[in-house]
Amino acid sequence: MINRDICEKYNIPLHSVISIAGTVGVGKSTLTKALAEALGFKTSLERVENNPYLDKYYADFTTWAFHLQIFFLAERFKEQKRMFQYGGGFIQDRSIYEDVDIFAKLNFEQGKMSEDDYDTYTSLFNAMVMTPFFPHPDLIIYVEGEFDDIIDRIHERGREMEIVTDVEYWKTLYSRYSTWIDNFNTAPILRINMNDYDILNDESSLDYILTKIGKIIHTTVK
Ligand SMILES: Nc1ncnc2c1ncn2[C@@H]1O[C@H](COP(=O)(O)OP(=O)(O)O)[C@@H](O)[C@H]1O
Ligand SMILES: Nc1ncnc2c1ncn2[C@H]1C[C@H](O)[C@@H](COP(=O)(O)O)O1
Repeated sequence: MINRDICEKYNIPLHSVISIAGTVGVGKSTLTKALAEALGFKTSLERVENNPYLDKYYADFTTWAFHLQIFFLAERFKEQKRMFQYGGGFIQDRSIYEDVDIFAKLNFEQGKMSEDDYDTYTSLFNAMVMTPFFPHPDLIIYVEGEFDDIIDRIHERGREMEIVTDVEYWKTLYSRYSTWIDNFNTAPILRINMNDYDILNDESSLDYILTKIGKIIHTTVK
């Protein structure tokens, strides 16, 4: 249930939708769960377990890139509908924009997805998402950090398919994410560096983040 006292304390509208963006391993899911718990919001998480294509994608990008992108697009769109039906009050782990702007684009530009498949994917994405009927998040929290720390966390987390993936893939994602966020203007952004906060061990970290959210979101949510 939404924690009205906390929302009021930090000036965060009760029905906000906040998406957490950032490269793999940077700490999105951890922050998503911590913020949702503090605010009493629901979470919208990515399907990693029981994802029929993710393992296959890491084993063979070229064969499975298109399938995986279609899968994530469908999943995120279903989640979007759920958030809309509940009327907000959600923290979402990864925004839909990252799928198209980072992952699908990377697959296409590296020749892992054919031009026809990429055109099909982007036209579907544009028809579904880039319309006035699609509610954008009230805030995107972009989590960033040092590359080496992110790699350490991917290893600590222990998903085998990610651990065995060539480090060049993570370097490319890291660099594309930096460029992407510098040019993103579809929703308000709060940038936080994971090295400045220790949300797992220090409660005051969350307090700082909630204060920042309230300052930015308050001026933008209708
Ligand atoms: N603030 C933090 N301090 C230390 N470890 C963290 C922190 N945030 C996340 N982690 C750890 O880093 C790993 C990746 O975090 P996760 O939230 O799963 O990242 P993402 O969702 O961005 O891929 C996990 O093992 C998690 O426990
Ligand atoms: N759109 C995507 N294309 C390829 N891979 C993706 C996409 N969205 C998520 N992923 C992968 C990256 C990770 O291996 C898992 C979960 O992401 P995380 O950043 O750890 O939450 O799915």
